[in-house]
Amino acid sequence: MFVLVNLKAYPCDGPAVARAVREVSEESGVRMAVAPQAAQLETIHDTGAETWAQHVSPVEQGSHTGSTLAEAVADAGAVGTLINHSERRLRLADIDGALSAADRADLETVVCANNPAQVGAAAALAPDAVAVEPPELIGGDVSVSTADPGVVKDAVDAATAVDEDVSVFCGAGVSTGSDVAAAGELGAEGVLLASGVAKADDPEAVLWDLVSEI
Ligand SMILES: O=C[C@H](O)COP(=O)(O)O
Repeated sequence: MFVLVNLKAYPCDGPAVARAVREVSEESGVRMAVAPQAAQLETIHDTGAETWAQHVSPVEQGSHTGSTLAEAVADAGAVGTLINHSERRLRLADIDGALSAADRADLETVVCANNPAQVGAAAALAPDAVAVEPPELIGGDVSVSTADPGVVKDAVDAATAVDEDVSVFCGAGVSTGSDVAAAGELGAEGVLLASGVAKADDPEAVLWDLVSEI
């Protein structure tokens, strides 16, 4: 199970969360990573936590002002990137372009999708993983693995039907160890979460709970 913590643009102490992620990951043996704001990638990488980008642009080096260049993200220490997050949607051709950019920079990729049909389409582009996240559950208190277990199972079936090598993650409302365990029982190989950690009074306690039933 891979626990990927997206800090989005929350006003949290990113380096403190990253240090806790590194510690919990090292002591539990569970793979965990942090996806901070692009401007904080190097700072987060310096904590020793596995660091991911929230987005890369579908561009090559050149005249692309305001872009998030995959090579720059990798130089800052990221080893992977989200693509097409629900809050950073891309057109199909741009998802494909962002995957090519990530591939050039040797970044692992997780393409986000709203539902199983989108998961199947995303899997056809051969990312490392696809994350299913029903938008209406994002930022809520109820985990996707509890509120809508069928969507996770259907996402696993949809991805497997297209490409068995594409892992399926799930996200939205995940904040406890039992949420993570339920996701695993449904076939997910990772969870993508944000508010449960970034808005917590004690992020480290939440991180320990997240890995408690793996
Ligand atoms: O990237 C994370 C997902 O959008 C889930 O966010 P959430 O854990 O706040 O529901």
